[in-house]
Amino acid sequence: MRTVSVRVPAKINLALGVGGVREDGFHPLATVYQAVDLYDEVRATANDTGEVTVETTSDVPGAETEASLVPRGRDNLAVRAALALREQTGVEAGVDLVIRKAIPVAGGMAGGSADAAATLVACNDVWGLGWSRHELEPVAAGLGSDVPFLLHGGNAIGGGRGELVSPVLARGSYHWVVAVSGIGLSTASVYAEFDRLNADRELATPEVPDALLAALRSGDAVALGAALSNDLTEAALSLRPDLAQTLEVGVEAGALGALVSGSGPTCVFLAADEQQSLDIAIALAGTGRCADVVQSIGPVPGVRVV
Ligand SMILES: C[C@@](CO)(OP(=O)(O)O)[C@H](O)COP(=O)(O)OP(=O)(O)OC[C@H]1O[C@@H](n2ccc(N)nc2=O)[C@H](O)[C@@H]1O
Ligand SMILES: Nc1ncnc2c1ncn2[C@@H]1O[C@H](COP(=O)(O)OP(=O)(O)O)[C@@H](O)[C@H]1O
Repeated sequence: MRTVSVRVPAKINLALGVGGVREDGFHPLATVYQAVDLYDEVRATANDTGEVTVETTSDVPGAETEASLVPRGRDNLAVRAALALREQTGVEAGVDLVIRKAIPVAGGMAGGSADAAATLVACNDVWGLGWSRHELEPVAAGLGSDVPFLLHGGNAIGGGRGELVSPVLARGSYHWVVAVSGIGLSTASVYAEFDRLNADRELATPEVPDALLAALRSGDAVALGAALSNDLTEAALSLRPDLAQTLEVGVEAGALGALVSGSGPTCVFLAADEQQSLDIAIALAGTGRCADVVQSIGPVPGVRVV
């Protein structure tokens, strides 16, 4: 039976504009995604029992707890991805999945979505389907708003509820420091808090900031740092007030910009170079508030067979 290993990056949202809740319960987004070099790996082996199984491991130091937080069975987004693809194609084979977790769980870096994207590519291979990434996109969108972006990676604009991705013209490579929190935040609860906080406000249709796109086009890290934005910040800080101090420590250590990553609670900091990235990482680790502090580079490509 054929086996394949697939590597998939985490994402951050350089800008996350959020509009008023739609009738289907989702929020219209204008976001700019960047894939960063923090990877989960999914190994898939086809089987002829028709079963879809999953096991989660981690040999990344400190990430063992991450692996234990990932659901087994049908609640796992990777299992859902395999089942959705099988339903679309009528394949009778099953698949045994082993996920090696390094992306923080429930951290706002789309780890579950990443595993779903990786599983689509892996199953496409081991089941010999021959689908293009483009053909996998609708299945990806059905699994979660962030999943289509992770098929492609790089820098991209996300519209709709985040699932409509188009590439962005960009230069440069950026140094990020990722401050991981020990306790996750549920995406749905952060959006619900956003609704509560904005109940009396008229929300404009979200737009991607021109200054951010200009900064990416010219590869200007200082301008990018100044243009980073996230409309979910207030809601994430309302649920997790301690994150304000984490953000402050990174800024005081010289970060060009600081962000709650997506719905949080992971916080990310843009550094001018490798040395500054290390200085910021040391300052954050020194607070004793972070479960882990990781240096990371973006953009990187999306799902890749290794
Ligand atoms: C906030 C973001 C920013 O990129 O990422 P994370 O921080 O979760 O990684 C995304 O919008 C998360 O996308 P994803 O995690 O794929 O969400 P989904 O599975 O599609 O939806 C989970 C829940 O989030 C809410 N949701 C999601 C997307 C959206 N545009 N509006 C929403 O209101 C809904 O309550 C939905 O039930
Ligand atoms: N393969 C998976 N990896 C991580 N989390 C998963 C996975 N499948 C399902 N989940 C569930 O999805 C929730 C959100 O996880 P994740 O995608 O890591 O965070 P976020 O949406 O904040 O980026 C987790 O709390 C977990 O219960």
